[in-house]
Amino acid sequence: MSEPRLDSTSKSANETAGGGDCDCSRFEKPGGLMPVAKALELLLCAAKPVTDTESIPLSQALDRVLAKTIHSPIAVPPADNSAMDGYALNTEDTGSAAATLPISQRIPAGHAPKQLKPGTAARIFTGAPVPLGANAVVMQEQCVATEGLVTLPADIRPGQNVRPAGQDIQPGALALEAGQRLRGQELGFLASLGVSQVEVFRKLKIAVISTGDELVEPGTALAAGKIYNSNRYTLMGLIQRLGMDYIDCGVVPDDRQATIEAFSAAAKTADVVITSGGVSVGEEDHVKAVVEQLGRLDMWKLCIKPGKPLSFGEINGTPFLGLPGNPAAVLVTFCVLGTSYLRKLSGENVKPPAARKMIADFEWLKAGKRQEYLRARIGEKGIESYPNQSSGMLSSACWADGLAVVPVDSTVAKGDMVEFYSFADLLG
Ligand SMILES: Nc1nc2c(c(=O)[nH]1)N[C@H]1C(S)=C(S)[C@@H](COP(=O)(O)OP(=O)(O)OC[C@H]3O[C@@H](n4cnc5c(N)ncnc54)[C@H](O)[C@@H]3O)O[C@H]1N2
Ligand code: MOO
Repeated sequence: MSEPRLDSTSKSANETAGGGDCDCSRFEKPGGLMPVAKALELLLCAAKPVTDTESIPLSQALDRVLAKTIHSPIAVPPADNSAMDGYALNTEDTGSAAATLPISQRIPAGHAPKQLKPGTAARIFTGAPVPLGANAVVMQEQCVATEGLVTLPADIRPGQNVRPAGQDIQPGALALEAGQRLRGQELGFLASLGVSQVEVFRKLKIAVISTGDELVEPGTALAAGKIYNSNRYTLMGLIQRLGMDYIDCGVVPDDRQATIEAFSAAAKTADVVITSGGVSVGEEDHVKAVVEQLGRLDMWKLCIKPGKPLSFGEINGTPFLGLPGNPAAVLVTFCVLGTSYLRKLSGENVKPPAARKMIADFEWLKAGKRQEYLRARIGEKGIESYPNQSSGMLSSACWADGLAVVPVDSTVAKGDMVEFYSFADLLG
């Protein structure tokens, strides 16, 4: 288990956060296979986060990245309020024995109470402000109320069932930091502070090009030698899942001039160009030659299975990520390497996903020369891996919840500990 893994990169990734200032000439051709952690480090180092911002309504801010840190303008909750439906009182009016007090007011949520008359209790409802003079609430199940009187139990604690003002956040306190991607809970939290408009980084535009003469679109007939283009849809889903704009640049046939035109046009409209296919060693593709002609290409032989022939570079100054064509290699390289890179570009504070160490409920008998990312899922007895790990298969990925890692030169026996990344963790 000595091979560097995704989680072992968190330090270097954080160190380079905010970067894009690395010397990218360090993308030298490695002698052997480049470890996944090294590739991730280089990608994060090369990522220049977007700087343009816009102000948008909170209601449209799901999955956007905050560009400005937000401090709370108010205390939340704004006033002490009741955690229960019941009776508010002052514990000085009760004691260690049960006590009966007159009910002097009724306080529904959303209404301002009057100060509590000494020696009385107030009928109160969950979320309603606790009146001045009261310091505890007793839930109604523990009380007996009849004809304007309530009998309260013994030993009521001061503060009982009272949610104090500012319990969630105090005025002026840090609410959310710039670089935070806004999920449902962040939207709700900002709404609770009264924030209706947020400053966010502009959305990243990601151009996707599929390459290959064999590709046809779903909905058309499948002629001999052809296959349906699945990578286009995998990438569409993954990119949109990251809250980025997907720009569909279609399919480029195996033709040099068409490739030049498609790549140049995509680079003009997008922040990043992602292609699938055409990065291995065959002569039938033009991806490598065209990227080299229009910009710069770093072919990496990664120590990853599936996904060895990943490439990175730029087309007329726009970053380029060339994913291998095999459908499972697209999924794995995008999840393991692409997401962190794109999320950093989008202005997000990137924390590389941490692996969960879990018990293997599968065996892997053949040690490999590349770190394997198995399509796997959490079963009742531990991590299960899909029986067929062909990089041409996507049914396995639909069965799976995530990826289990088998390091180089390693086998796995049932009961061993393995690292598991859920797709949800990988996509952030
Ligand atoms: N002689 C060698 N051959 C291969 C090597 C190698 O080292 N030496 N590496 C293998 C590995 S590993 C991979 S991964 C693939 C990567 O190949 P390419 O990136 O050049 O991809 P293609 O050849 O264009 O396609 C591979 C495979 O995927 C299918 N494909 C491509 N695009 C799509 C799409 N949009 N939707 C669905 N399926 C797609 C394509 O038909 C091929 O079957 O190279 C190995 N070969
Ligand atoms: O790296 Mo490839 O995706 O193994 O087939």
